[in-house]
Amino acid sequence: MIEVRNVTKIYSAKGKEIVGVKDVSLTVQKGEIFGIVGYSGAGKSSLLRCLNLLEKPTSGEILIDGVSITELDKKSLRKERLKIGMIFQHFHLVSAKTVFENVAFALKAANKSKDEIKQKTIELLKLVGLESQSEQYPSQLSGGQKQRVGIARALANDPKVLLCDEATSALDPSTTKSILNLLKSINKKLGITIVLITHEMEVVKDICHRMAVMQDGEIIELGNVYDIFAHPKEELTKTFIGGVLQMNLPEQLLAGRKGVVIKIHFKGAVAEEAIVSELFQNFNLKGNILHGKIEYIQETPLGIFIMELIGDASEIEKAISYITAKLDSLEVVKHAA
Ligand SMILES: Nc1ncnc2c1ncn2[C@@H]1O[C@H](COP(=O)(O)OP(=O)(O)OP(=O)(O)O)[C@@H](O)[C@H]1O
Repeated sequence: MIEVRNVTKIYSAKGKEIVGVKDVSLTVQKGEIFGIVGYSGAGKSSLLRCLNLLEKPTSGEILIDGVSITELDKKSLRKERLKIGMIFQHFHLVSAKTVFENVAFALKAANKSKDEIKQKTIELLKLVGLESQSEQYPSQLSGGQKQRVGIARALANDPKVLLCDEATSALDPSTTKSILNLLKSINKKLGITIVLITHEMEVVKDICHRMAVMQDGEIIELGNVYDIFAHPKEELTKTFIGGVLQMNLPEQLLAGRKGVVIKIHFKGAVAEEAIVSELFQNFNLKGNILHGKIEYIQETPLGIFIMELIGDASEIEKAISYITAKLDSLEVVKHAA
């Protein structure tokens, strides 16, 4: 659906060159929700804005549905751009226009008849749950409602792709949830491909199928969201995930431990099995559970347990081999003192 081939974006500012995006290649599949996460300055906005040529890449190619948009003349690009909707952190609504007019305006730009515009605008406002606010002005709306208008407007020309630029960063947690649910249902109902950028891993965890982590203009990790949460490879990814799953114990809790402290991840259905109790039945060990939780990522459970195993070194070793054979992720956090 979207193919990014070796895209680099270099800005020139005050005679200096600043690299926004550095040789990025990725493919976003049709119908998926793809998240790009990274700290401020990582290059997320630059990359997202290259996808609809709001920023022209310095080099590289972008294909949408097989069409190389980096090659198009202005007129063809305008037509192709209708396939790509975009929503923004600060909504970008026209304050002098009503909710209805803000959405209808996007349709006028596509040369539709008056009746078509009216019918389509009502349909879009229904889709985002704002039918009864159609005559209000942006200043009379909450942040979440403003973003709903932004979403309706972005969907006006039946785009195949929706780009979301920090779409929930200005919203409180419960409004964020409701907007994410709306994006999820739009993705399911309309089959629209969504690419979102965010600095909040929680957003990626909640709605994305696949994700990329950006740092210094480059993609440093890319894959299925569940797999990355279960086995992050890069330190930065681990930091992002740690902030959401709280998987690390405070040092002072570890300091006084006499046994071996292990951290295990249970993936999928295994997360629901009673592995921990099996462990104490099968081995002559005592143990303390220091931390445990099950997170659901894309409705699939991911269990995280941190335990202290106390007993003979050989028995602990056997227990660790037993768990390793059953699960694919075990980390020894601290050996016996
Ligand atoms: N118009 C511009 N002119 C010059 N430099 C720019 C411009 N836009 C972005 N940059 C620089 O490019 C780099 C990447 O910025 P970008 O905004 O893409 O990152 P980001 O990950 O989206 O961060 P943020 O969330 O803060 O926007 C930064 O060093 C930034 O200063």
